[in-house]
Parts: sequence; C-alpha cells; structure tokens
Amino acid sequence: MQNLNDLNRLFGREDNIQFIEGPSGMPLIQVATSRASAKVALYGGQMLSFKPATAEHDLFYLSQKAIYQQGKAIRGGAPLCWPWFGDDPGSLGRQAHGFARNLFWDVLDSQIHDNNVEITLGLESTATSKQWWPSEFRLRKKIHIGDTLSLSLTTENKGEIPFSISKALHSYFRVGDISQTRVCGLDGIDYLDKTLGFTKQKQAGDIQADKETDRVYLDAPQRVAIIDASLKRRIEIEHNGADNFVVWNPWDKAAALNDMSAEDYEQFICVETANALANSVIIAPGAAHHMHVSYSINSEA
Ligand SMILES: O=P(O)(O)OC[C@H]1O[C@@H](O)[C@H](O)[C@@H](O)[C@@H]1O
Repeated sequence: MQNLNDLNRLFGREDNIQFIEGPSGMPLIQVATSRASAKVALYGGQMLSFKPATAEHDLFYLSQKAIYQQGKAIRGGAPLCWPWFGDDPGSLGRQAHGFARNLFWDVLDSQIHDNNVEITLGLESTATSKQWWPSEFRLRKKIHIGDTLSLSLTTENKGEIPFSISKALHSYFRVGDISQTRVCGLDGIDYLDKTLGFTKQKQAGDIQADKETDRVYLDAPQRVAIIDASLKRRIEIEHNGADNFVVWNPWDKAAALNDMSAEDYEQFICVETANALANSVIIAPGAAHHMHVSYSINSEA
C-alpha cells in the first residue's frame, strides 16, 4: 500500500487534494475546492462523500456504524461490485459482490484544472486476487469531482483467455425520508424481483419503496432520477455502458446488518448502475470494457 507521505508528495495539491488517515488508519483522499468537497477511500477505491458547494447535504449516505476493516466492505458511499455482482457465480463460497471493494487501490494520477479535480485509481491482478479469481486484469477508475461527480470504470483483460464479469456501482444515495422519495425513469421496464425469488415483474410508474426492495431492472435507460421531497432535491443519474439498474433498500432487514442502524433504511436508496446476471460482459484478451456514470444534484421545489 502506498504511504501517506509519498501520496501527498506525488499526488497532493496544496489545499485541494490531501491524503489523510481515516478511520482505522485507512488512507482517504480529501478533496476541497470552490466547486465541491469529497472523500474517497483507497480501500475499495470507494467514494465516501461528495458535496457540491451549492448543496446542503451530501450526495451519499455513509453509515455511522460502517466497519473499516480489511475483508469487509464499507457500508455507504459508492462501493464497486466487481468482478461479480451478487452471490458468488461459481458457488465456491467467495465473497458476495466480488473483491474489488475489499482491496486497497493505487493512486495513479491527480489533476486539478479550474477547480475540477480528476483522480485516477487502479487495481491489478495479484497473487491475492488470484486466490479468488484466476484472470489477469487491470481496472482503472477515473473520478471527476466538479459541480457534478463522474466515475468512469475501465476493465482491461491483460491475460490470454477471455473472461466474464458482472459489476455494479453500488451507490447509496442519501435521502431525507424514504417514504417521500421516488425513483423516476424506469416505468414500463421489466425487472427481476429478488424478494420474490427473482420472478419477472413490470415496473408501473415511479418506484416508491415501502418495504424491502431488491430488483434488477433488465434495461437501463440513459437517465434516471431520484426525487426526494424531504430534502427538496433531485439526483440525476446518467450513464453509458451499463445494461441494468439495481434498486435496493433493505427496509426491516437493516436491523440484521451489523454495520447499519435499524432505522437507517429511511435515509438512503441504492440505485446501482450495473451489468448483472445475464448481462455479464465477456472481455477478450487485450480488450476493454468501459462504464461511465455521472451524478448531479438539483433543487426541486
Ligand atoms: O450487504 P452487501 O453485500 O453490501 O449487499 C447489499 C445488497 O446489495 C444489493 O445490490 C443486492 O441486490 C442485495 O441483494 C444485497 O443485499
């Protein structure tokens, strides 16, 4: 793992980009510009916080009870599920949602222009990753922190045989009150309902969660929005390169999670840009797959 002094020397930018010690001594990138503030954990290469200067509240929910410990995913922000989404596809007892969220990523670059920050993180195959998955890969995540937040993920096959991945940017969006929140843009789209044994259902109108919600939408329109009447804001999600959206809120099952308070389900909804299940992607040797997503916050009267 890169140490904080080296990180600050190589990639720190005066007051705008700093590498600091976070909970349990885990390194964090702290960004502060006239446009936005943000925090990124090198563990998981994971956004923990993004707040545009014009916004009153963070884009993300981050659990007060999150566990910062190797082998455990940080509950909140935007973890990356990769190279599989959901349960181990090989039924070999490997961790749910893959291992990219449970490893330290490297910082490869940082730039600042006109108070727009761009940070590039990387994760490559190692002996550790090969314990779980034999493939040779190179992952790059570009994080653009400006008035909006964008995340670009590139998966490269560095080996000699094709491999298949599924993935999701598992973003936990903060909301003021789940009962006053709607997810718009998925009307008429079929989804597999995990709470009903993955049976196929059709979305009618907006999503207004009122119980455990765990769905894989089988098509991903380019834009969806979360309308939050309580915080009087609208989060716009725009993407390229994903085939699915996953919508998740644990509702009463939050009580069974040891890294979230029972009532926290009221404060977030996960809307995940994904390639899941039958929409896994096969990447040929030397080829790459890209996914891009941007999030913006707009006020809504
Ligand atoms: O607790 P984890 O491993 O972070 O997963 C949280 C949830 O992630 C969602 O993406 C899945 O659809 C849910 O089934 C799962 O419970």
